Amino acid sequence: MEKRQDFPDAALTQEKARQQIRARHKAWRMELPQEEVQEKSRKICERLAASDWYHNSAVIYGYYPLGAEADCLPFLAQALSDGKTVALPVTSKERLQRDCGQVKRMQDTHRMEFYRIRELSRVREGAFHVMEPDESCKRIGGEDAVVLVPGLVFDRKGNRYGYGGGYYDRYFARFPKLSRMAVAFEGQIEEQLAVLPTDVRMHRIYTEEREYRI
Ligand SMILES: Nc1nc2c(c(=O)[nH]1)N(C=O)[C@@H](CNc1ccc(C(=O)N[C@@H](CCC(=O)O)C(=O)O)cc1)CN2
Ligand SMILES: Nc1ncnc2c1ncn2[C@@H]1O[C@H](COP(=O)(O)OP(=O)(O)OP(=O)(O)O)[C@@H](O)[C@H]1O
Repeated sequence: MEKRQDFPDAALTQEKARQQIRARHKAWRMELPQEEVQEKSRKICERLAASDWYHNSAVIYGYYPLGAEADCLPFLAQALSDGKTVALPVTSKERLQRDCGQVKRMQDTHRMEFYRIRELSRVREGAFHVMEPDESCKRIGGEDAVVLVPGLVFDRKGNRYGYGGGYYDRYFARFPKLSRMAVAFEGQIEEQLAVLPTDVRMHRIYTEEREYRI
């Protein structure tokens, strides 16, 4: 009898711990001065461009930074000028329903798709106040690509907590062969995070100080 109650309690405790860690990291990031965000981001962009995979990667899925997330836009601009295909995520429900059809499976309720963008100015505000590729941009996906992954906190094993929507975990479950490159500030790295069975690990983490190979 007691054993049965163990499980939901443990799950609840873990969920609370996740929420606390998320809250602490959101607060930490909000305190970062804008100049520090830009300086650290510049170093991260340089590291990404100097990485062993950059030269051989034709397709890069980035993200449009939100709040005090590491700003990867200078790197994406370089990728575009180097002739690479660049894409950004869309989570706006109406857009995805129009482009991909009605939601059929549970998995589709937190759906994310990537849209190719030819100039970084072709964006408009979408879901969660994130800038998304505008109507001139077409959906792509599933091919060989490197994905730059934003997040609130990561650990040295490549585990990640985002905003809690499960968008990236679901996307990586659909396309497990994509290269998963986390982009974060050093202050977003924790020693160890408790994970859910659905959490997908990163292959590398890029910070202003170093590259973590998992
Ligand atoms: N830059 C970026 N783009 C992204 C994500 C992300 O984490 N970062 N996503 C990852 O899944 C998807 C969008 N999902 C999101 C889900 C929830 C919130 C959210 O709760 N945001 C906070 C405020 C954020 C801030 O200003 O710092 C909020 O609305 O309270 C944001 C994005 C796709 N695009
Ligand atoms: N492949 C999946 N199929 C079904 N549910 C999933 C899948 N991946 C994640 N989830 C569920 O989504 C919810 C949110 O997941 P989680 O807390 O890991 O989000 P996150 O990684 O912080 O969010 P995001 O990727 O949007 O930044 C959890 O309840 C999780 O079980």
